[in-house]
Amino acid sequence: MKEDSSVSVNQYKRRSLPSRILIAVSVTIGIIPIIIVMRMVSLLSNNEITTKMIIILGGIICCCQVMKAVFYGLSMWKAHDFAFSVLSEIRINMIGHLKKLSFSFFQKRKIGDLTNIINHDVDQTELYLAHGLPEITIAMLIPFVIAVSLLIMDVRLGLALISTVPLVFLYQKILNKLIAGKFMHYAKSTKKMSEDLIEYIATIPVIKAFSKEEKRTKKLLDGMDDYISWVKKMTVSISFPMTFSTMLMEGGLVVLAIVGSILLKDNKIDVNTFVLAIILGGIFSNTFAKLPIFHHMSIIFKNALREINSVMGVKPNNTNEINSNIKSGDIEFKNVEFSYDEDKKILKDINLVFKKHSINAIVGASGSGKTTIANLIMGFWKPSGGMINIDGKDISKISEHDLSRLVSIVQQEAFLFNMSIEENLRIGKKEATKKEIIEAAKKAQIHNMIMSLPKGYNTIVGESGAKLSGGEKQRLSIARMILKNSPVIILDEATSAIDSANEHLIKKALDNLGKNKTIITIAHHLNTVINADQIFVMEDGRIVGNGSHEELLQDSKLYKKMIEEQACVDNWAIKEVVNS
Ligand SMILES: Nc1ncnc2c1ncn2[C@@H]1O[C@H](COP(=O)(O)OP(=O)(O)OP(=O)(O)O)[C@@H](O)[C@H]1O
Repeated sequence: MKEDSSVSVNQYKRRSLPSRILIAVSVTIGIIPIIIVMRMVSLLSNNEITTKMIIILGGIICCCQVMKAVFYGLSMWKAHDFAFSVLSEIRINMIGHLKKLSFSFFQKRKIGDLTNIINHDVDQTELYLAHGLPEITIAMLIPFVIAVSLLIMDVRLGLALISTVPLVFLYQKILNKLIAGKFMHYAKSTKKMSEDLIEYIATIPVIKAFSKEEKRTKKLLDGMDDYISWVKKMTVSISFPMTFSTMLMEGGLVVLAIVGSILLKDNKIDVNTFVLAIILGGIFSNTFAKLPIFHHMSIIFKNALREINSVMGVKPNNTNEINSNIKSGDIEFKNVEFSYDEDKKILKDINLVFKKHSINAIVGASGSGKTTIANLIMGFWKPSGGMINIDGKDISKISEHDLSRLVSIVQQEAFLFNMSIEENLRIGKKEATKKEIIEAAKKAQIHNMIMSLPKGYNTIVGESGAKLSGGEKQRLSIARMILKNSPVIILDEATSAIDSANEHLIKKALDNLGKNKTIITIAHHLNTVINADQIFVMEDGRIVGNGSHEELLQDSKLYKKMIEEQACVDNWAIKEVVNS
């Protein structure tokens, strides 16, 4: 299986060959009328042309113009067709690739950064492939054809025209280095600005809630001001060297005019040759002078590809083969160590077994590592030491697909897509019938609430489930899990307070998850874990006790203390209700 999905400039240049050949034909045909017109002028001045010849030559010019336009049109069509298929190809491949990347990748890369690559950078490739590449072909080919024609016509005039070309290329090479550095800076600040904007929009509710809007808006606008003033400075520092470069490119025409005039004065060429050379030289310089602009486009294109490859070049996390024989069984942690980053160890020498079909709970202070254990079972992260086995098989050898079939998780923040309730539930089981969906919703204690909505199961939930309460979202995600029916279930209890009616419904929903399941609850409310077969007590990344509720009350001081604290909180909550 190919792991590196990077894209390369050459791969696209090769595929754009048909459109570049068509444009080359168009350009070559376009030169013919100029030569014919010059020949006609020469014949006219010598009185050697007949009306019939004028009509024939005029006809040839018309045909050439039509053919030039047809080939140009075909080339543009091919170039756009190719560019847009590349555009969607890159986006589809990127989305497919992103799906395979590990959770840690998404922790390191910001959403704004990835959105910017998929939208802006991929669009830049279209701009270059549909417009840049054909124009570059024209800007290279026309000067080349003209230089060769002039060299054949009169070698002295040809050499005069191309005399400044080596100088131009040398100067351009130096200039490119200068621009490339500045351009990298420009690309980075454009990217940062767009990331900041996306983050700003995404966090507006938080900003408003904490009355920080003025401060944050000012910070964002200051960032934009910095960017604009930097771009202005950059434009000035690049404009002058670019103007000089254009002057050098047009220098050939000046040399040609001087050499041509001397040769004309000494009667070494005739007036017609001189005029033709000047006209061709003008076209040569005009076209050649456009090269820096297109070169700039190619820098943007290469930069866009670099950004795309910063995603496509990342190796997928888990490329194991799908294996339909993978079975559920005991989940065993053997000397597991884990760090999110190198400085801090989060899990230290974890040894535990979640027995098949048992009900387990993990308790401990906030930050002790409970959710991290769930993340490792889900394969979101890999242990930095030790091993995790399911039914004796190392989970790093189990494919993502198989692991997701075995394990389901209901997270603290239940995520719902901005589509209908039915479609959200169907994510649990694609082929589920309406009856199965309703059955699952009933078990999850959410059916009545859905039916009370005017559009029932067809109600569109807002982005990230914004139109539903926290408890309703959790019950929907439990219904989704009931449909998925995987043998291992992880419940990351919501830390935030849920009203008692909702808590009661969620508890009932969880009781309906079904028998023969291995359940692991990451408990924030200790009264929900009392009936668990096994409770693991965590402290600072270690398991410091395990057993049933009664056993732990006897053996674990920490657990006893936590239970007492919970009782205090519950009493306090009851008093609050009574007093209100
Ligand atoms: N993505 C991450 N990157 C870096 N550190 C992280 C990340 N996620 C969690 N941590 C750190 O790892 C430690 C354990 O976090 P974890 O979420 O597992 O604790 P927890 O016991 O589930 O906490 P809570 O009860 O508050 O949910 C904490 O110190 C936390 O700051």
